Amino acid sequence: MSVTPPPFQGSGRPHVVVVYAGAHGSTRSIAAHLAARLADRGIRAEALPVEAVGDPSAYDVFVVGSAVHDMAWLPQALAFVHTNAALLAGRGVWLFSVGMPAALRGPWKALVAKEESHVIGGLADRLRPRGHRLFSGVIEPEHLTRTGRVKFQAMGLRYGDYRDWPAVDAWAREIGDDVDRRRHEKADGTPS
Ligand SMILES: Cc1cc2nc3c(=O)[nH]c(=O)nc-3n(C[C@H](O)[C@H](O)[C@H](O)COP(=O)(O)O)c2cc1C
Repeated sequence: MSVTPPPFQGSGRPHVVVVYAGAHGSTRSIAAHLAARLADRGIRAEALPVEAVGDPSAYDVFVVGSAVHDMAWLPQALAFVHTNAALLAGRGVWLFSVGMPAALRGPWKALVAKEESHVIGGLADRLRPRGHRLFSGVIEPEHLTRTGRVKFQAMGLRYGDYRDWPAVDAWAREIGDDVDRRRHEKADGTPS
C-alpha cells in the first residue's frame, strides 16, 4: 500500500526522474519511453542510468526500474533504492522490473505472480511505491550463458522481443495522471 507523499514543493513544474539499471538495453528503452511519454504531456521528465543520478534530492518523483536476473533486481538498482529509501518513499516512487514473463508458456505462466512478489515484495514493504509493473523485455541466446540457454530451452521458452509498448504507455499515463493530480493539490491535500 502506498503512502501519500506531501504536495510538491515550490511553484515550478515537478521534476520526474526515471532511473534504470539493465544489462542488454530493454530496461533502458522502457525507461526512455516512459520519460518521453511523460514529457509529451508537459511533465519535466528524464531517464538516467542509476550511476548518472548525481543528487537525488533534485527530483520530485522517482520511477525506478531494473532488469531481473535470477529473480532479483540488479545490485546497482538495489543499492540506489536502499541508499535513498527515505527520500524516495517521502517524495513518491514508482517501481518497474523488466524480465521475461511474456516468454513463459503453459504451466510455467504460474511463475509470473510468484516472480513479481519475490522480486518486489521486500522493496515494496520498504518503499511503499505508488505502483509496480513487471514488464517483459528482449531475450536473445547471446544474453545467456550456456547453462542459462539449456535451462531456457528446458522451460520451453522462446527468444524474442516481448516488449509491450501499449502497456508501457498505459503505465506512463497512470504516473502522469498522478503527477498532475498532486501538482494541483493544495498543501492540505485538497484539490485547488
Ligand atoms: C543472466 C540473466 C538472468 C535472467 N534471469 C531472469 C529471471 O530470473 N526472471 C526473468 O523474468 N527474466 C530473467 N532474465 C531476462 C531478462 O530480465 C530480460 O531479458 C530483460 O529484457 C533484460 O533487460 P535488459 O535488456 O535491460 O538487461 C534474465 C536474463 C539474463 C541475461
